[in-house]
Amino acid sequence: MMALQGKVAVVTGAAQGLGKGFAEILLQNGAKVALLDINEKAGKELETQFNEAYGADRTHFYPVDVSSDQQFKDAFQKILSKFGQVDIFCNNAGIINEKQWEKTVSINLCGVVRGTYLALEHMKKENGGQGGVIVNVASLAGLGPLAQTPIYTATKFGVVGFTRALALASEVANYGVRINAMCPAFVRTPLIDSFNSEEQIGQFMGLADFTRSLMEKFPSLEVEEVSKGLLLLVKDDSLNGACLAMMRDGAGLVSFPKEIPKTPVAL
Ligand SMILES: NC(=O)c1ccc[n+]([C@@H]2O[C@H](COP(=O)([O-])OP(=O)(O)OC[C@H]3O[C@@H](n4cnc5c(N)ncnc54)[C@H](O)[C@@H]3O)[C@@H](O)[C@H]2O)c1
Ligand SMILES: CCCCC/C=C\C=C\[C@H](O)C/C=C\C/C=C\CCCC(=O)O
Repeated sequence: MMALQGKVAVVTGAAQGLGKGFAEILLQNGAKVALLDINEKAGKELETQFNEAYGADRTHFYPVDVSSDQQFKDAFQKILSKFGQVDIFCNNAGIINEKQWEKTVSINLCGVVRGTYLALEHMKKENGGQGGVIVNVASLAGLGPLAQTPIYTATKFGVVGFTRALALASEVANYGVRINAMCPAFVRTPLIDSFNSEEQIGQFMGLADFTRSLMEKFPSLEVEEVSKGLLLLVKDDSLNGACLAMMRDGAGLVSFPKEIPKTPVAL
């Protein structure tokens, strides 16, 4: 089990919702945490709140839009200057916007790739790094489709595929870095109101009742429950390439078939 005392963590999309919960559970377990978010006001307020609650200089906020390569790189350098190292990197920032779908891809999938590659370059043993762990936040919609959000679904499938492929690369090439994904069902955060928003859902607004029935099948989780899942993926040294599915009736590591299950067809 990885002990978090003295470790340095980075969490993107940390100003509210799941990211805030992830940052807090890492602080409670002894890590220092760099908070990254596009929302400067909420991020700075959270930095003050966390430093009061967990000790001066345990947290620092960095304004970053994860769709910007430059902002991400600059912040990473500043984090290294302040904290000296990065051991844990959680790519959590994400949005739902089916109308501005290229923006959604740039944040939800490209943002995860940007964060992961920055962290990997620093952590990789072949570069003189000390190893570490990366956790990418996907969704249950990264394992099965959410009809109202085809683009969101595509980005989350992308996050799961990227995480699994890179975890395998890490194992084969011995990077010394573990890379895991989280796939929670609906969680009670501000994001959950998206299905009522024409601005975000556009042409798929008419499917809101379908989403509501899915929400009855998968009742909402609380941020605190999902945060325990993050801690598991960070601490358990045996987990690499793991996808943790989380639902109200329980959490579990997803098994992927070694062979593609298929029904034969005549061609
Ligand atoms: N809430 C859910 O039901 C749920 C379920 C499964 C997975 N997720 C995933 O969890 C992650 C967090 O979602 P949440 O529910 O906490 O959402 P949220 O909207 O409550 O919080 C998202 C945070 O990300 C920040 N953010 C948005 N765009 C950004 C950008 N370009 N750069 C940096 N920060 C940015 C926001 O300012 C906000 O603080 C997302 O990846 C989401 O897809 C959420
Ligand atoms: C516009 C609809 C969005 C409303 C909900 C808001 C945010 C939720 C985001 C989550 O990432 C979605 C989580 C779970 C999706 C649930 C089921 C997907 C299907 C899974 C399956 O069939 O196995």
